[in-house]
Amino acid sequence: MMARVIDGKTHAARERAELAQKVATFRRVVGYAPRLDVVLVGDHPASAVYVRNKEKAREQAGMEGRVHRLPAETAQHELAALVADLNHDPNVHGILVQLPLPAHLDAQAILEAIDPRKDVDGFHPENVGLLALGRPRFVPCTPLGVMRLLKAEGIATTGREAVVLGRSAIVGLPMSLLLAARGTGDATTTICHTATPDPRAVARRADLLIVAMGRAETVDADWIKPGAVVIDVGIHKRDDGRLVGDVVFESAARVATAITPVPGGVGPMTIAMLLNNTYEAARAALAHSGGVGLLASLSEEGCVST
Ligand SMILES: NC(=O)C1=CN([C@@H]2O[C@H](COP(=O)(O)OP(=O)(O)OC[C@H]3O[C@@H](n4cnc5c(N)ncnc54)[C@H](OP(=O)(O)O)[C@@H]3O)[C@@H](O)[C@H]2O)C=CC1
Ligand SMILES: Nc1nc(=O)c2c([nH]1)NC[C@@H]1CN(c3ccc(C(=O)N[C@@H](CCC(=O)O)C(=O)O)cc3)C=[N+]21
Ligand SMILES: [Mg+2]
Repeated sequence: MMARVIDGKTHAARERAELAQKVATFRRVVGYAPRLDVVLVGDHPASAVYVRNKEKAREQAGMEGRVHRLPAETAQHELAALVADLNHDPNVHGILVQLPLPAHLDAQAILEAIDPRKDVDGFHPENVGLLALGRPRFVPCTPLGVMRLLKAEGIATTGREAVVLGRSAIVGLPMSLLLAARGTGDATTTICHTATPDPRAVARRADLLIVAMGRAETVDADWIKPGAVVIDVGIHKRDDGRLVGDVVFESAARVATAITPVPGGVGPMTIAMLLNNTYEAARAALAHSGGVGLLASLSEEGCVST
């Protein structure tokens, strides 16, 4: 039996269509649209592709935004000055500084300089802390997209064994927090990393295996308990130009019950969640600036938080 292939592209398109409706209502009622500004430093080839995808999706959702393209040799203080400008611009609701940054820049310092109420990536320590405490504000887009995908597919996590391969701040760590969180994942959650002696043996315990190691086509059928659900977060361009994940898809699909493909799995959901977070940032900014009446009108028109 071959695994069911989870169609992230279709789920993401549905998410974005629902969001476009809410954005249209927001624009009509409030008089402007949510705005996401993206900062791209240098010319990392994959980043250029992702930023273009984000732009397309943002425009389709009817949202405002700019891409700020800075040369690779931009100095720390120049980047920090741009972030400060965006922090202070009331028309900007969401800020995303595309990673990785060139090596001479201190990425952590830049992420900490972003106003946490505009941090739609959810990477600021304040937002990480809120998530860890079970009081999430902005949740990192990739793990949030995975949770949405599981929900949309009717895949339950409560009381099940989840294993996350990877502990990065972008994917593995927030993914683990969500899976373990009371009322959210409620899964028994294990994290593997490079100090795990035998990650394959741990992975084989999983009912739900989330793979975010950044190692192309590494996880094959031997890592998977028969009947498990496999979510492949990895994305790599092979020498022949094909996009692949961290999972050997054909092999894994023979033992899993459900699996995400690359491309067309987690990636499109990441972008949809980024736009959702930006909408929520604009809504929260409105509430913060005393637009209570406008918020009530939005709610009456069905624009409730998701
Ligand atoms: N589809 C999407 O939307 C997104 C996809 N990605 C992709 O997901 C992948 C992971 O990204 P990211 O988290 O940023 O990557 P990182 O390289 O930052 O983190 C990789 C993690 O995997 C762990 N790891 C590496 N090798 C092994 C191994 N053999 N066994 C166990 N653990 C291992 C590392 O451990 P240690 O901590 O010990 O180093 C680290 O925690 C990449 O391919 C990336 O391109 C990323 C973001 C979004
Ligand atoms: N500040 C910041 N926030 C991020 O969220 C962030 C980042 N930096 N740096 C890089 C990673 C990676 N990431 C992806 C987003 C979309 C796809 C995506 O759209 N993937 C499509 C196809 C991509 C393609 O055609 O190459 C798919 O999987 O089907 C992939 C990866 C966000 N990241
Ligand atoms: Mg990365």
